[in-house]
Amino acid sequence: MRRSAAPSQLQGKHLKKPKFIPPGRSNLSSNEEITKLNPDIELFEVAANDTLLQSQTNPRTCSLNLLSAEESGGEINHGDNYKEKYCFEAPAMATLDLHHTVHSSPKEITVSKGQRVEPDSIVKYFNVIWRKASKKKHKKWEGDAVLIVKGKSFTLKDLEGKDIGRGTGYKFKDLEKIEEGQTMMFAGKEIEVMDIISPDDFSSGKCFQLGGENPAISSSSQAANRCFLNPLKSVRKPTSKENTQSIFQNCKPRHDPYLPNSLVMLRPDNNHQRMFNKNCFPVVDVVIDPHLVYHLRAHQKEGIIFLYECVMGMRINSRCGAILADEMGLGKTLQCISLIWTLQCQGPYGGKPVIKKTLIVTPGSLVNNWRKEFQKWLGSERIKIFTVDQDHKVEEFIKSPFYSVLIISYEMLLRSLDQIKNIKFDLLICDEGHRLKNSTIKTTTALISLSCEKRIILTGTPVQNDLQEFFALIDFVNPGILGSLSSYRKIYEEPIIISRQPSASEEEKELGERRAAELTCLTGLFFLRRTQEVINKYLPPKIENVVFCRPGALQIELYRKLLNSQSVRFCLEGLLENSPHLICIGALKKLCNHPCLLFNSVKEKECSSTWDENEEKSLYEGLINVFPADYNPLLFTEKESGKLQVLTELLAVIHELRPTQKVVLVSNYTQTLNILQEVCKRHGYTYTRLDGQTPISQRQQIVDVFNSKYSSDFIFLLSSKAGGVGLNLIGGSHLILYDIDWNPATDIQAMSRVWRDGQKHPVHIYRLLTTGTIEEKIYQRQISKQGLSGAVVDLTRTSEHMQFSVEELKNLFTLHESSHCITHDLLNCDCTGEQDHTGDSLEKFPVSRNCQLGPHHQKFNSLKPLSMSQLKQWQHFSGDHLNLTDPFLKRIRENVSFFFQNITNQTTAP
Ligand SMILES: Nc1ncnc2c1ncn2[C@@H]1O[C@H](COP(=O)(O)OP(=O)(O)OP(=O)(O)O)[C@@H](O)[C@H]1O
Ligand SMILES: [Mg+2]
Repeated sequence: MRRSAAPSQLQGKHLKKPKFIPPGRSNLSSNEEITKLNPDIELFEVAANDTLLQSQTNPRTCSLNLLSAEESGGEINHGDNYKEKYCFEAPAMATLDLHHTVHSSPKEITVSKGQRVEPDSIVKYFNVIWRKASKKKHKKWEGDAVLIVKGKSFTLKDLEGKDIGRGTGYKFKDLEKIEEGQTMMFAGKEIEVMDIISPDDFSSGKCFQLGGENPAISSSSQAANRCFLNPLKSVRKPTSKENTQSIFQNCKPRHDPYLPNSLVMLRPDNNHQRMFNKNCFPVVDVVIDPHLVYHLRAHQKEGIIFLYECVMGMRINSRCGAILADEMGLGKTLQCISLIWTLQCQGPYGGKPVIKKTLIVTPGSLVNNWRKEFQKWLGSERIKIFTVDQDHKVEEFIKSPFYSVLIISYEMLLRSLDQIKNIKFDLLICDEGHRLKNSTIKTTTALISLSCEKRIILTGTPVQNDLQEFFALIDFVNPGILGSLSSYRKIYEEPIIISRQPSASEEEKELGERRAAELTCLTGLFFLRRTQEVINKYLPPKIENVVFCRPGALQIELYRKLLNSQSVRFCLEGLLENSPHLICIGALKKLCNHPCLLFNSVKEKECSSTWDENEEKSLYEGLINVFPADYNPLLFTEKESGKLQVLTELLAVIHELRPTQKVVLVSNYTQTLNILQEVCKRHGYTYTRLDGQTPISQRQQIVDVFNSKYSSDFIFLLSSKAGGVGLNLIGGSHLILYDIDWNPATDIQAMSRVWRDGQKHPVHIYRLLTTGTIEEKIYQRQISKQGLSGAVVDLTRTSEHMQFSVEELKNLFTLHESSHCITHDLLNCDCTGEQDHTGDSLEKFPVSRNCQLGPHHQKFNSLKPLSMSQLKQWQHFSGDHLNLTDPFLKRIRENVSFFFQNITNQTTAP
């Protein structure tokens, strides 16, 4: 019988087509590495071959035949169903067929029939090879597989984790005896046992990766085929003209590694040198420019070391990708600039630079921010930056030899892809790279098509919450490292998700946790996330306030009217076709911002030809009569909206008490920003504005002017969704969130614009909510468990994707007129709001964000949405409280029913 074709059976195969190598063992040659990583592997290869030879002569192996449960009437299940996958119940009746044999007369394993129940808890795992049962002379092994034997049942999985055979009702004593080298029939397949898998290797999922083909090669990802091999191949080779003298000179470190405070990169080990220093240049220390080191924070130094080791292929053999997922404001830009500057001037082998050209892709609004940061940290002489815009095309970059860094927006990249593909970039940085979480979108495929192997994703948004999106990012930076998407799903995602379900068995929970831990470990070598805490000590105090504003009389009347409308009634009766609840929610939110917005909507709809008979009309019915007969929305008053009234008082007190300080005023809606702008005009406040309509080319200039100490602008009107991401608005030290978004991430993004490195003043954050209304409910949803479930911390989530039960809608569509603060009522706090109060008796709970990677990724994270229990820790008091010490709150108290306040980095009172 010819033995061939099963991937693991080919002699020396691992040399040609290496098996998957988990990260972290880069210091070994690929062969050494495989052996060291998994001592079983080489044994496995040898044993496999021995076994094969043996099995041709050894009667022990040839006489075995396990009868297919399919043939025997036993239960076979090839299905993919999650639940069934983990079921191993024996069928009540199974057939016994002692005489069924295959041509090579392997021993039959019989299916038990009404026998005593054998222990079901013993589980064993085997590496096997398999082929279809056939009487042909020359049979081909189809592939490697994992055999799981549990009591009287078995499951056969391919190396992508997919079930390829399953049966129950075998004789326990036969299954129990399975050993290495044995051949048998299972589920219409002939299998040969190669070796035993330890329970640990199974539960961690290692057996799938290590037994399989090199996922980097077999990955479905397009980039996998161009899998990176030489992290230093861009190093300029010495030309014949280069004399020994110049090489010698280059061989000195660029900066003195022995100076105190010098930041020196890890020296490549012998294996790295063997692989990448073929010319045997002397190894030279790579030292970060002291000019930069002087400014670097401790976490930034660590981050640079991390990035350096990743892109140099020092952490994982032949892998040069990294994800830097530090929380917002930790200075990811500076870390990358330091890396670029270092690699562009230095390298470990003979001091030769590692890279020549870098491509930075970033959202349009941040292109100029990158330029500014380069300028800020390196000046304009050291490094030549080219930013692409309408007037500066990629061609210019191509023609000029001076530029080494190209900064381009994602949109422009798509437009100029053909030219960009022709440029040889040695390093690719994707800022706000969580947008690459979908591997099928154009931007991702465009970036994958670039041949650059050193890839860095920067993101401040947690990306581990959604395992598929996480895969896409990982696969982008290190193509194929997690295998194909389908095997990843089987090996990691499915067990992890199953284990998180309330109905999960202990076994499922354990497996899920192990796989999650393994995945964390696997990706941890090139994934780095630090939280805000590392930078808190460099920042001024932050005083956060949640301010509950009493609604105005007109608002209450309109609110009641809306809640009594037919549309709302329909929603509460569960008639949710065409999503009328979203229209109702939208109307209530507008009303909370200002009644004139609702007035405009009603008027607009009246004039519109697409006036929807069923929903909006019935929602707005009779509403106009609630407004005064001569109501003119252009002449709106501040008193008509509780929040606007509080805002006006707040602006006045800031202006009065801190005349040199500035305010960032944020709304999610352009129409609301128009109202706020009008308020600025009325009160003579100077302002600037950035929203979706602001041309990208002007955005950085607007930001710069506002941040400048010479600017006279008092207020920065910001549309958070349009331009919040990545902006530095440290010129402002007061930030007011005028309205609330369903997604806490949008609000967190906005709040992070001012409390960041470089901020000189204590930062005051005010979140305005209308008491007793839908705004409080949205806030509660943000901070309650329900709001945090799933990947909520994702800026792309909008209310259209939100699901509401009728019960939830009932709650949303209730106005609590008599409460000072329904959020406080919900906290079960025993205070009356008469005095400063914090729920000190409560234990401090860590924030619980639902992270699919489990506890290993659930570090405390200050930029995570607040939880209910944390809110209870905040100081809180009713608006009637007389002894407020905060001068700002004191002045706005009149229209405020309740406050929550929290101070971070407290040095002195606000
Ligand atoms: N070591 C430092 N000393 C002083 N200022 C710094 C330092 N590092 C960074 N900064 C400043 O901190 C601000 C935030 O940095 P940066 O924009 O790089 O943050 P980020 O991590 O990219 O955040 P985001 O996720 O919001 O984009 C910038 O103004 C930057 O110049
Ligand atoms: Mg950034």
